[in-house]
Amino acid sequence: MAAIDIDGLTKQFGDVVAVNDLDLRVEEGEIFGFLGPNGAGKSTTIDILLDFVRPTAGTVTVLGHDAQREGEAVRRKTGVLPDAYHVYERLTGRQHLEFVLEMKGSSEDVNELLERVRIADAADRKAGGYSKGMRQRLVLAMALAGDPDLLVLDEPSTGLDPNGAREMREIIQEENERGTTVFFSSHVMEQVEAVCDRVAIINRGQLVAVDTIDGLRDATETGEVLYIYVSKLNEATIERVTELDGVGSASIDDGRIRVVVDDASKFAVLQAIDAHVTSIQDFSVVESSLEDLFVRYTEDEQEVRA
Ligand SMILES: Nc1ncnc2c1ncn2[C@@H]1O[C@H](COP(=O)(O)OP(=O)(O)OP(=O)(O)O)[C@@H](O)[C@H]1O
Repeated sequence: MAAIDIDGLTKQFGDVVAVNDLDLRVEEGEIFGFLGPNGAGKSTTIDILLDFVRPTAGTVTVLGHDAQREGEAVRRKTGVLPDAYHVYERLTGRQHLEFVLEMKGSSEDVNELLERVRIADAADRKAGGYSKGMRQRLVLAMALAGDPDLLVLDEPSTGLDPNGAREMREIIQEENERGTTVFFSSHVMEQVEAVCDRVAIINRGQLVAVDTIDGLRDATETGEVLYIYVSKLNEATIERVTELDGVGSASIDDGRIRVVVDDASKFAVLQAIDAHVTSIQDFSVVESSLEDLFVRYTEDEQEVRA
């Protein structure tokens, strides 16, 4: 059974097509990243999953339940970390969780939940005095209360410093190891890259890519980029490098040659340059980041539409 099965989903707000014939399947046990630029349709899709918004067309099944007809069942099995969640300043962390557990009718141990998100030490302090990271963890604990099968996280690392973001990532991974499927939207590419099994990229309501990060890299030919310092750097050098086997493209970049390696061994390319073009003084290899891939998948469409 898929954790999430989205089939032909369309949502129109007046003239605006927020989601346009979207098909997407998230398997149980995955950590799935849902990416797209502002206004791409991510929040609308998430709202439809949770039956906060009704679709114009199409169906969505979450954990085997029809999201529209059985929204109640979906919400019972799903923990949600919404965007810009507010905590109650005057209640302690512990009180927040006790309240949520009571609402969910769960007999889970509050202390264990506090430990899982690493705020046990601050449990009896008022949340008004919590730092941003602590608030975020408290909200995550509230999403985890009742042991959901699916966690839906909208931008989970908003406002966190690098350490906080790393801890959030570790907590997400731990929850996933406990068997929870994680569906999360983010603009923070590093976060997604570090934690997700697969990602979908949407743009203007449409799916533009869905794959593992390695798969996306392969598909976009932006696999690896070499930066090479050579003894003789000029246009003629670049022309000769471009003609070598396995070179996708070459250009001058900040006093170096930037070479995109196209389906070939980077060592073979380096050797060929050193032997046949100009001697190499130094080099570095950079794997294209998800950020590059994201831009690549979403910029073309925008140009066409502009
Ligand atoms: N209630 C609404 N009424 C009218 N238009 C809406 C409504 N909700 C969303 N939209 C429009 O639908 C499109 C998709 O918005 P959505 O919030 O789903 O994007 P998003 O990918 O979550 O963006 P962001 O990353 O900025 O949160 C946008 O053009 C938005 O203006």
